[in-house]
Amino acid sequence: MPYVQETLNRLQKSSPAQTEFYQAAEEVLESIRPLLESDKRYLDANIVERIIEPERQILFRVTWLDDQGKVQVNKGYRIQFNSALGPYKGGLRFHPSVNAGIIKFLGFEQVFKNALTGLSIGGGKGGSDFNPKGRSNAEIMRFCQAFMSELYRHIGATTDVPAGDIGVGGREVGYLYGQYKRLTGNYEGVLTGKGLSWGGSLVRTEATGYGAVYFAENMLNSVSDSLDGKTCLVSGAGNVAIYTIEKLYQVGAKPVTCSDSQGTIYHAEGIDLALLKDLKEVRGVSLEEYLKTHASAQYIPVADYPKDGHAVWRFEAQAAFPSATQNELTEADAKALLANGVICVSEGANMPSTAKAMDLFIEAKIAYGPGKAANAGGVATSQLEMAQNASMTSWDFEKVDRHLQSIMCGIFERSAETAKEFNDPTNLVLGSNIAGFRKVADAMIEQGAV
Ligand SMILES: NC(=O)C1=CN([C@@H]2O[C@H](COP(=O)(O)OP(=O)(O)OC[C@H]3O[C@@H](n4cnc5c(N)ncnc54)[C@H](O)[C@@H]3O)[C@@H](O)[C@H]2O)C=CC1
Ligand SMILES: O=C(O)CCC(=O)C(=O)O
Repeated sequence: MPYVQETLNRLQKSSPAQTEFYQAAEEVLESIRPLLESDKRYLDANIVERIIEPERQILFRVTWLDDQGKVQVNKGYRIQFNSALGPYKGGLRFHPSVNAGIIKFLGFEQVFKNALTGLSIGGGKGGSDFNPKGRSNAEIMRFCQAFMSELYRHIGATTDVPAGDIGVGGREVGYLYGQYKRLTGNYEGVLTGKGLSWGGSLVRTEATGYGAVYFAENMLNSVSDSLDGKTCLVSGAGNVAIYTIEKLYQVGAKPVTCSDSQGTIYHAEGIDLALLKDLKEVRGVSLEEYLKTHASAQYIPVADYPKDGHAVWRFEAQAAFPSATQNELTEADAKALLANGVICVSEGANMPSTAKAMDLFIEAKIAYGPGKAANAGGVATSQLEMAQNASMTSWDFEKVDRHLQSIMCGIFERSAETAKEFNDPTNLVLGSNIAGFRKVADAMIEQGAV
């Protein structure tokens, strides 16, 4: 269909140098070909051209004072991508690699992910090129306050509800919320991932990692298998990785790796979760410190990674959980995983596999859960937080966890049924992209040319 290529060409002209966004857009556009061919309403209403264009992109300057009293400047972003299904919803990322293309790809993914949850949430994303590494607590607070001093005018409990992502956890959400409240006087559910005593929901911290494991269990159960007794590779050492590892132990699996931006740990006996939490959630130090407690573990610094990929994917295992960042799993990594016995990949991170790695997983017909399906547990639990805020109640852990499990099961079933409908039953990339697209597109058609 020339339409897909023409759309991509136009995109590259109108939004230059946004590599990750082209990658995400191409994947979705290729997947929805069979839908566009079978149902002409989407082309007639020009949905493809509308859905790849954000409704609004906000770019702002963030000026703040460091501990030496020096004025620092960063870029701030919020992309309000699509509100056909509900208020814009999606996290904020603080990382030096952030640019307009990264935020746009994340916002684009978020639109389909949020649709897949079956909940009434639109898609958005934001962040900054601010690097929190090495910054004091006071600097983090001043940065968050400066960031919110601009962002507050664009968000609200029923318009746009940000949350965390890389570099933004409970502490940052607290500082952002405090500043929003100071500026507006409103005590409302304008952010999710809040502290439990001021509107947060139980399970939100664990939700993305737990959800990625629930999604893997759904995929494996559908072929009469499970994670019980399986050796698993996990990348990352942040929020998603830690709670993926926690849930893997709870379902009887053995996670043997984790990684940060400086290196990878391999521990054949299983990752010491209490130690990992202490290193990363409490002390914020390098993973290399893991060796001080477990001399038998292996630490591979980035300098020793294979030239064509990542050390974390080069060990024997049956399941893999990419949980750090985009494009962290290359074609060569995918080949190594398949050769080493991996039959299940569940993506906790957003777009962690390159396009060629994805193709290999699809061709191999393994249980492959793409990020927009497998990591939707985080945003889904954010919506549960919004529901609790709106009704001024709070649910216990079991109730939120039950909802999360049922939402992940629903996402799996929706993606698998759609894949079957389009005659490619094991292809959850196709299934999730079409199911997400169709839900948003139908709402857009019903709402007219807006
Ligand atoms: N936190 C959430 O609820 C959700 C997060 N995600 C995705 O999960 C992934 C991880 O996010 P979080 O765990 O929340 O962040 P985090 O900030 O808690 O941890 C990020 C981890 O990834 C590693 N990392 C980040 N950039 C890296 C790079 N360029 N190279 C190597 N390692 C790198 C960090 O060292 C850290 O271990 C991201 O792709 C994020 O978009 C997806 C859905 C929801
Ligand atoms: O909880 C949220 O609203 C955002 C989660 C997120 O950023 C993501 O799903 O990538």
